[in-house]
Amino acid sequence: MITADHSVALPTEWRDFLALTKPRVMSLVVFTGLCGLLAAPGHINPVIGFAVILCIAVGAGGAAALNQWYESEIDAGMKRTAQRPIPAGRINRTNARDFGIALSAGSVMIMGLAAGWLSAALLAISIVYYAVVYTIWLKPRTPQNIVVGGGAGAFPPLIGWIAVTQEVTLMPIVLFAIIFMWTPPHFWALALFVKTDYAAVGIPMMPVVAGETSTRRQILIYAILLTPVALAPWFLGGAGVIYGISAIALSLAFVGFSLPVGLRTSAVDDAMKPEKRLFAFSILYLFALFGVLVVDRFAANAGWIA
Ligand code: HEM
Ligand SMILES: CC(C)=CCC/C(C)=C/CC/C(C)=C/COP(=O)(O)OP(=O)(O)O
Repeated sequence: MITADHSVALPTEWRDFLALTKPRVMSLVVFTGLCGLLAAPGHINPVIGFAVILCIAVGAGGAAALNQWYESEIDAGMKRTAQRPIPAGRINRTNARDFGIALSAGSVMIMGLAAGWLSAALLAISIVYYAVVYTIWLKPRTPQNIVVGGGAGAFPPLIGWIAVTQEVTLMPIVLFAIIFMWTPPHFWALALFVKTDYAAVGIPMMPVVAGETSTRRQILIYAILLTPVALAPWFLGGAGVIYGISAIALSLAFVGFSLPVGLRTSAVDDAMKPEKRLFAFSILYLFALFGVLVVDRFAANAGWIA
């Protein structure tokens, strides 16, 4: 459909199915997968490379749909999520479940045929990790849910890298570890300002269970620990000086944004500005860190740097 302002609008139902895939969150998931693929040593046919990234996007979207199928009642009870397609009554649960299964199964099959069954197995593991291990098992049970469950979101660069190299080496594991260490400050910054939402529906997120002060300290600890992990590609020789200097600057800024959050016992103001700033910066941080890894590799391949 062409609208009055000449933009192309999707039919409402399509838009709701698209919303089930959590496209904004998954944009960063897909970006890190793409960076893993582009930074890996070796060559991949561009058509196969495109299929790999599409499969990561579709698989992550399928897992997100399954997450919302399972959590529709919880989502209905939280202000932030009440308008999602299922709780708002725009998509019925069975359709959402079937959509999630179709995307998940389809993406794993196509990944296997296009890029090999090692990448497909890793994609399948990450989908099950998010939709089952995190959503069904960990999230309603333990405040460590996102520490352990965050592993699901750490797979995409590993998948992208291994689609090129077909083997598990140290560098893709380091990329996994970066996202693993990044997830707690990313999510707990947000959890601090939506704490009442999670408490209302009985989800044991860290600020609800351990309290604000403990969560703040843990945010700071993870942000500090993330720094050497983010620098590891440089120390290990998997990335050069462009990456190294950028990683130092970005990680110092990340710790800088974490300090006003982590050193307090309660919010500095009702608007939770430092927490919101840290959450926003966490997203910029990961985009920039993975982006610069690719720039660094391209510069090295082009012979601009050693
Ligand atoms: C268990 C781990 C994680 C949890 C619990 C979590 C949770 C959240 C939540 C609740 C939001 C708010 C947006 C919304 O309502 O959907 C959000 C935003 C976001 N997350 Fe995460 N996240 C996790 C891991 C990740 C990972 C691994 C990535 C990417 C690599 C990521 C990327 C993003 C992005 C880009 C946004 C901003 C979306 C927007 O602008 O609306 N998250 N996250
Ligand atoms: C390839 C693949 C399968 C990647 C999965 C990537 C992944 C695990 C991303 C996690 C990001 C995410 C949407 C968390 C939301 O948590 P939530 O669902 O608890 O948030 P909510 O409170 O908004 O429902």
